[in-house]
Amino acid sequence: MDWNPSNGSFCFPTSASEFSMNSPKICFSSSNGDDFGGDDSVLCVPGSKLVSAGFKEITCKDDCVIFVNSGGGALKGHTTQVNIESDSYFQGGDVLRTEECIIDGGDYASLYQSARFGNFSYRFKGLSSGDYYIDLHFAEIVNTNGPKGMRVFDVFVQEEKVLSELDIYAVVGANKPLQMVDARIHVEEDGILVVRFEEIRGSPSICGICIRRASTLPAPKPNLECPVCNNCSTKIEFSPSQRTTRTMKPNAKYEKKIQELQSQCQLKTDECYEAWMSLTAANEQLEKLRMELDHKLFKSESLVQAMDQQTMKLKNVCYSYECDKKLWAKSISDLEEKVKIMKQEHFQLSQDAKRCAGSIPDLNKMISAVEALVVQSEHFKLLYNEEQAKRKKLYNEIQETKGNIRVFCRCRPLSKEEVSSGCVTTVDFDAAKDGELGLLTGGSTKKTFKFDRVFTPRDDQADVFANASPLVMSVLDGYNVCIFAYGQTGTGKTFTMEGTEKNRGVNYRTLKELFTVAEERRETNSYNISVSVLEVYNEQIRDLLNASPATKKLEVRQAAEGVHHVPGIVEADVRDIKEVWDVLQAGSNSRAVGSNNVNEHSSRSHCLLCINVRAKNLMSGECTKSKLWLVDLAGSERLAKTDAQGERLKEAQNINKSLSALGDVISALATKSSHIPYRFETNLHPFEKSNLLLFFI
Ligand SMILES: Nc1ncnc2c1ncn2[C@@H]1O[C@H](COP(=O)(O)OP(=O)(O)OP(=O)(O)O)[C@@H](O)[C@H]1O
Repeated sequence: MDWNPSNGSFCFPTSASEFSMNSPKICFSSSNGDDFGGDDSVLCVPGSKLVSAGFKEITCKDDCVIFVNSGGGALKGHTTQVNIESDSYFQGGDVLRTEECIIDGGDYASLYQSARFGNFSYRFKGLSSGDYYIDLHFAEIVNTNGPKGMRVFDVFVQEEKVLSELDIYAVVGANKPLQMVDARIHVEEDGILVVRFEEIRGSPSICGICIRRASTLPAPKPNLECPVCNNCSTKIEFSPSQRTTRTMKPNAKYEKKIQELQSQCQLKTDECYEAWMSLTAANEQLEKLRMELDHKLFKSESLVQAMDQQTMKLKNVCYSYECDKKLWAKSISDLEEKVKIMKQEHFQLSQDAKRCAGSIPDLNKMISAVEALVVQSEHFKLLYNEEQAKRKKLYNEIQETKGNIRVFCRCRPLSKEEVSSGCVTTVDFDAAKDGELGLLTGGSTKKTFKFDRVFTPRDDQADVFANASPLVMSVLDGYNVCIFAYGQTGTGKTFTMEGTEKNRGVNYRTLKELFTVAEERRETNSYNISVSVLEVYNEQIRDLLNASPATKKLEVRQAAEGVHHVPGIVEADVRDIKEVWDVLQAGSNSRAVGSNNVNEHSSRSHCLLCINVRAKNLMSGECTKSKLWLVDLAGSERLAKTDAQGERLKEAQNINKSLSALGDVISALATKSSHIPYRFETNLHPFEKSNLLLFFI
């Protein structure tokens, strides 16, 4: 290691190998001459140096050509010898500034508080051709907390590398100046000098560039006469005075002295080398230790982080544990409460069980008694069914005894019109109670008629129905029943069968009675009741419950002897009397009505209400099917009396024809003829094998 008194710098080999290599000298220096341990391998130009101190005017006198403050403004020196220009000549890059104090910043500390960084270069023009020195000023003002290697770059001057892999922070740390001085370069005839920065890692940065004119003397050549270090072949420099002394012809005395000095120097050099080697080894050891320490630090930081995470997790677990604990505590207390209640219930149940166990003998007795009762009830049920069947049989026998065909006569009161026109009644009701009706003919002669019952004008609808209702029971027992209203026009057939809303007739009352009895027998029987309403008009059958007129002609079909049905007819299921009334109204409204000179609203058709009853005895399982026909016949007017013509005449003829056929059937039934002419040419034959009740009106 040599001391250079002209610029106060130390020159020494950067590695052990350089002690033996004949390589260019690479120098470090500090402004105060102190040695510092930076990495010198970055210097590429012989004679250039790294200086870990700020710029001092004394080092740059009248030879300065251009000095730019990169990223900053112009700076005035103390002695005004140096004029530092504001940032110019650059191409690209950005500006960096800091307010941080630059330690050991020299005469222009603010020079190092600004920098140009990024992708940039400097292009100086108009320089006269020749040799120059270039000084580059650096400071790490961004990467203040390390680590090394964040900003590494090369610097080229005239495309010749002057700095290789420079890491400012690695050399001097943050906010400290670093100079590369005395790089000798050449400017061609074009007068252009280019300084280029090339990134390796991070962005290059520069604080200032100083171009100084080099002396016209050629660059110092290696002095072949310089003594060479025996160990590393490094040439040893001498000061001019020393050189003068060296050139003098030494006399013998001095030669001896010189030899002694040289041997001492050699000894010192050897010592120096050994010291350097041990220093290098110590440095390597230190570096290893530092790396280990870094590694340990990194590990400890990782451990701290892991510990923090574990602590966090533990906290969460603790929190959820606390929540769960509360929840469980509540659940446990609830359960305890429930267990307490259950224990009480259990105790209660045990008590009950004990009592029950005590009453088991009584219970067994009761079970035996119940079983006996069940057997008895089965027996009674059997007896009841037998009795029921007998009762039904007897009841219907009574009805038959009364006559399978019963004829009642009802006389209506004279209407207001009849009274006002002077009409008087010619009927004698004296023997009405005995079923006899007397007709006064020719004033004195009295003709008597015998009926099953005669209803006088004073008898109301309820009286009439009272005689029909027993037959209703027969329908529910599975017998067919047929009730006709027969008589001349205007005599009260429709009134008797349909009645009015306030004074309802046989139809409505019969159905009401049916539902009442069915409800009374609910425990033992189930009934399904449906209703059809037909009209026979001019020998045509019309279904009065079918809103849309039938496309096919409806006809009476004989299913068996005395059993008839009309295929395709609507059978409306009715569940209560309200539904029945709606059905009856619908049928009544659809009926063909005309007027003749006897009755203003004369029914011009036979109206047949058929009630189908399907019964099931719930105890015996016996099922029956029966029908109740309620028929309001068309008026049997005498053609001459009604003065009918045209359509009316045809209607009347049809009505009379069918009534006459009906008369034949009734007559055959009454005389118990072997042949009953059910199949006749008219469509009026609803009374199958049934009890028959006629109202002659
Ligand atoms: N018992 C009665 N009490 C009071 N008014 C009655 C009675 N019977 C019938 N009438 C009345 O006599 C008139 C004719 O009765 P209804 O229309 O029932 O006769 P009809 O025999 O059905 O006639 P048609 O054969 O022409 O249809 C009606 O106004 C009716 O209210």
